[in-house]
Amino acid sequence: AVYNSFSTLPSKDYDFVIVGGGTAGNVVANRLTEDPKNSVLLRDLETIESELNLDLAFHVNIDAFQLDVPFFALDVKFQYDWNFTTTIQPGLNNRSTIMLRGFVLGGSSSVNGMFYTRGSADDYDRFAAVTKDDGWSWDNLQPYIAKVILVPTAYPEAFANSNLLQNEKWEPPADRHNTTGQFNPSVHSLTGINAVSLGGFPQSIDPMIFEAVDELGSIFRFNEDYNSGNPLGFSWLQSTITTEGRRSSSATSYLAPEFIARENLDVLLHARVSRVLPSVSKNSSSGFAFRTVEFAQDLNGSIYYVYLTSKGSLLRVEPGPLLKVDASKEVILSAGVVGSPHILLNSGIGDAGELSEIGIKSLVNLRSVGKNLTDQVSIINEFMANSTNTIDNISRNATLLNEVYTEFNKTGMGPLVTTGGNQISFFRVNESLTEMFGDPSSGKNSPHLELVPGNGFFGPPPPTGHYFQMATVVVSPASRGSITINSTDPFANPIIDPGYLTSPFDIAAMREALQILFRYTSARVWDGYILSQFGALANITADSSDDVLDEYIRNNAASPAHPVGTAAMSAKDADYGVVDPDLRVKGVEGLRIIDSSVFPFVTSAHTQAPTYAIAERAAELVKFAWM
Ligand SMILES: Cc1cc2nc3c(=O)[nH]c(=O)nc-3n(C[C@H](O)[C@H](O)[C@H](O)COP(=O)(O)OP(=O)(O)OC[C@H]3O[C@@H](n4cnc5c(N)ncnc54)[C@H](O)[C@@H]3O)c2cc1C
Repeated sequence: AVYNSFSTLPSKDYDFVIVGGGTAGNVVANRLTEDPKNSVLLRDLETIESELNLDLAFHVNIDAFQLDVPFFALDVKFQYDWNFTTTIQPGLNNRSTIMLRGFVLGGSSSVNGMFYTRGSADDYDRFAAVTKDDGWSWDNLQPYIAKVILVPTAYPEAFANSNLLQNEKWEPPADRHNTTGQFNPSVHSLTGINAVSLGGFPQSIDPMIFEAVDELGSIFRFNEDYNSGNPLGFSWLQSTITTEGRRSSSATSYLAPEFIARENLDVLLHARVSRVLPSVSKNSSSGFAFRTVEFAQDLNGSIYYVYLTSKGSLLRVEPGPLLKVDASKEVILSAGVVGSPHILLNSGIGDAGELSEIGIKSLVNLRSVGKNLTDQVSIINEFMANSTNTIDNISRNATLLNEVYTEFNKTGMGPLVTTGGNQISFFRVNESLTEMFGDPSSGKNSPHLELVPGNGFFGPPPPTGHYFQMATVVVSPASRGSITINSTDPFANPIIDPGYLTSPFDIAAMREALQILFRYTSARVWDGYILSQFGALANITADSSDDVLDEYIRNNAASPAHPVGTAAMSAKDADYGVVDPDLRVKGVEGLRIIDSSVFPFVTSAHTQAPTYAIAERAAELVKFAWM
């Protein structure tokens, strides 16, 4: 059941307390409560009601438009981390370098762009290599990847030879078009939790995208299914969108009504966790277990008591009491790439020197907490297009938007079931670059770069004109940032230094992405369609000097919101890392982390599918530990 306040929560003993009902947390809550013996308390920051408004796929664009924010921002509360835009990264001028996160049930899966990309087989094999745990390899993770998505009963014969456990939920696209040749059924599966489908509304540019690929050849090649472990080339995009054209988040799927109704699952909303509290342990090297969660029943932090003198002037302000809840077996932190390390640092788990400098008593000296923050970096490149059939029509015309919205509500179809583009593509940089800087990718079949076309302007379009856009993304970056704190107040904002473009490889790789963009848009099929480069893109060409390209890059670089790695897993005997390969916090008892913070490297793709897969395996590890 769902509770809005701790005071209404029934008094019972919980085996597990999960902090964060986001992408990973909901997977774990679902899987642990499959066993009626386990009782689980899942806590999160926001209301389930706001989640219910978020099931429209196209929502992302509409709300970005209405709210005038640089990235997908919906009618949920994001925490904007302004700190780092002012204190860090002075070389970057773009407001959208803000690192967005979804503070809502479903977490970032409730607010993300819904791209479903697993990354490459090499990505997971590198996880396995650095953790010395083959369980994280691509082959061994297949059952867990498959558990995430569902495949439609509409194509049973196509899936007859699927070599995966049938736990995925692949669904037909909203328009039920014939998808033969647009994906490889043998790498998907039929029965699972989270819906994934191909684009359910055709875009006028669809045929041109692949005509250009055929014409250009070489690195521009068709890849039937980028989720096969080998993502290089141009493919049809798969998204976490249902046949009804609705967002499939971890809240709508893993916490669907039949799961949230389980008697052994309690969900507490509006609970902001400040710390995990220690008790003595004889079984851990630090001498501590952390099975108590401290929290405030308020998104904004602790309740404050204001004391006034009899004359009404302010005497003092004191924080009110914080609440506590215990887990008899484990506390699982799933508060995401910022939240999980923030809670650890508040709790005295982190670099002992850095914590003592700000007056926090160090209980467990784990110097990697908050380090290794790895985000990708992206630029949206805009062109003017000779078309009247782009998404700009709906983005700027309220009457038309209402019409298609009505159509969507009636039929679950129409332009609102997609995010404005139906393809995705991945590339490696030229070898001269990896020879010069080293290769940050996970292997020869893994991309460094992603290019994503879109049939219209990204965000609010200019008042006139039609647009074609293509995002360029460095998906295997070498730059690293960090999450630190500078206050003993657990509700103070953490300091986020994403470190964008601090490695020379990343700038050079983005230059190369722009060169690939220029090559791609030079295909004959775009003659007469692409009219001109638009906005800042108009200032650069394929022949621009590195300095000119770098200025464009630094002025337009943005976060694609794929940060990972701040509580990274490492081998049991490694002297770095935050969690062991079973995702237990090193040196302590009773505390695990299950979310995107445990990735040791960013996967060479968008990060929700890998987060789901990791959470599925992690849930099994927890179950196994307490069998
Ligand atoms: C705007 C945006 C667009 C994106 N687009 C895509 C995309 O198209 N495709 C893709 O694959 N990936 C995308 N991503 C990334 C992907 O969604 C994330 O990598 C993934 O969802 C992270 O999952 P998580 O479980 O680690 O964290 P989250 O899903 O963010 O969950 C963390 C949860 O913890 C809660 N929480 C945090 N702190 C506390 C606290 N102190 N107390 C209690 N609760 C707390 C939050 O409310 C949240 O529910 C996008 C992300 C964003 C933000």
